[in-house]
Amino acid sequence: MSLIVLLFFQSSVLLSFKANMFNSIKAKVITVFSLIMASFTILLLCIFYISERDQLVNLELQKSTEISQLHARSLSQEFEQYVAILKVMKNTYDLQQADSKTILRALNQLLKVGEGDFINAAFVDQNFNLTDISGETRKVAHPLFIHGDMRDHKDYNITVPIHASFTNEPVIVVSVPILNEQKKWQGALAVAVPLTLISEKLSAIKLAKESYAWLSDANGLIVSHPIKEVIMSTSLSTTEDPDFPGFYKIVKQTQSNQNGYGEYYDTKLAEDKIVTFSSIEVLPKWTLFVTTEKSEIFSNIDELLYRIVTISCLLMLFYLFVIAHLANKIAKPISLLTKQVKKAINCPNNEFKMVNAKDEIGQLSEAFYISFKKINAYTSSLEEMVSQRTLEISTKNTQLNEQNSELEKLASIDALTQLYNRRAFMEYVNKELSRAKRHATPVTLAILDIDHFKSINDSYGHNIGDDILQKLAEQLTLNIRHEDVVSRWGGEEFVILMAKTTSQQAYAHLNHIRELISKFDFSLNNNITFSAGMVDYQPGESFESWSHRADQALYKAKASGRNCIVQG
Ligand SMILES: Nc1nc2c(ncn2[C@@H]2O[C@H](COP(=O)(O)OP(=O)(O)OP(=O)(O)O)[C@@H](O)[C@H]2O)c(=O)[nH]1
Repeated sequence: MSLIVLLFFQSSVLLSFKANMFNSIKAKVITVFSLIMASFTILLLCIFYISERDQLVNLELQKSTEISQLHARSLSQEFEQYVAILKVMKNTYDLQQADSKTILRALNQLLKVGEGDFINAAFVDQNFNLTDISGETRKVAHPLFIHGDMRDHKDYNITVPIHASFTNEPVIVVSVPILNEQKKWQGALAVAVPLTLISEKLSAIKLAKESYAWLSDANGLIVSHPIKEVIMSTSLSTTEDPDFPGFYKIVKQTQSNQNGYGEYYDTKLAEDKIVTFSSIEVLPKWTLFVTTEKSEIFSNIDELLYRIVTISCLLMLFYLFVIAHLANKIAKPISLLTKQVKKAINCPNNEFKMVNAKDEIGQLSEAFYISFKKINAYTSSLEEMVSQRTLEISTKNTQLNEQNSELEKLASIDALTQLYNRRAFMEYVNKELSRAKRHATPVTLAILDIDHFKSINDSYGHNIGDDILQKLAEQLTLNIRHEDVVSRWGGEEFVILMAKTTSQQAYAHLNHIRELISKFDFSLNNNITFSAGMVDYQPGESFESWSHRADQALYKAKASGRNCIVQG
């Protein structure tokens, strides 16, 4: 039973393992402590049970043996009483003179049994004539109880079981001899005790509910037994009987010991039996046996076991309750602390609430409180710093973007004339050329050069020269078409790219500009003119070749007197 309880606990633990119940301290504490306490309780109670059981077994067997002994003595006393009564009767009456019927009636009264009862008194004369209480006389056919030594020298005699002369039922005869003054045998006074009467008395002897007592005589013959068939018909054997294995050992014990006990197995009833035995003093070598079912003798032990198991279970339940309570006490503040920490992490604005505990959990909670406070302070200063830095970065970015666009502008715009510089112009040319190739549209390139600009510089100064360059750039920008691009090519040279324009169309337009410039008031004494060379783009040619051709055209324009445009 204890083993079952232990197995139950262990299987619960294994299931708990399987079901991942060990994720909480509470479950761990409960399981570990329950196991320890259960094992400890079971171990203690097992030790207690083993030591108590042996003691209890010995006590039970001792008690059973003593009870058998007591009954054997009681039986002896009963027979001694018969002898004493017979002796009193013998001494009270003059047996040779008195009427035998009167004596026998008196004797029966003393024996406290009436006429026709089991115990019968009888008178035997020296001629072996036996007279019973009814007055009937008959010759004793087998005068066993008045033979030999028993007749002359013993003051009483108890026979082995014999069949009564009158009733023919098995009896034991208790007799005292009647002697004359010369100590010669004159007869005997006897009582016949039926074996059925002894059996009846023995039936009162019970060690347990199912136990029964029985007797064997000096020859090992069963003379009293609850089963009538075995009386006077069965003898005890000192060899192994397959029906009752182990019984012969008890029989052997009876030959050397006055009292004792032993065990055997009743194959017919399929029961283990305990037999206690005790010899009866007055009936030499007669033995009183008491047979009991072993389970009955050990019922107290079983009761002890049940009590131990009940106590074990109650104790374990109690431990479980105490451990669960303790585990709850330990785990509750931890769970609370965990909840508070999670709350503080998820909602940093909420203040961390300390767990009200004076133990290590309380200290841990305080440490968390301080940590969160510092973290919160640090976080807000960090946030402030970050927003300040973000603002600074965004200002810097704006400045940088402005500077970048300025730089970009500087990189692509000529500082003096505010026209595209050569690099920016080249980007535009590449795009335009690829578009022109894709759509097979005409493109014209014109290179303009101010005439005699050196002499202007020389005459008016370099600043005036710059001013003229600026004004010319301004006029070119104003007069070219929206889709055309003008750029300062270098020094006093300008280029114009005219998309989707043939050289004829371009010529007309550029010539118009030339005329405008030649008439434009540059606030100088003389007018400013320019010469230009222009060429349309030949499919497949490089820019270098294209611009070279334009240069050649310009050269021709210069050569042909300036202030003119030459198509290459
Ligand atoms: N003021 C000013 N002069 C410049 C600038 N770039 C180039 N020049 C001048 O332009 C003049 C160009 O002279 P030349 O190449 O000899 O040509 P030109 O005098 O214009 O004569 P032709 O081109 O043959 O008509 C030089 O004196 C340069 O110093 C500039 O940015 N500003």
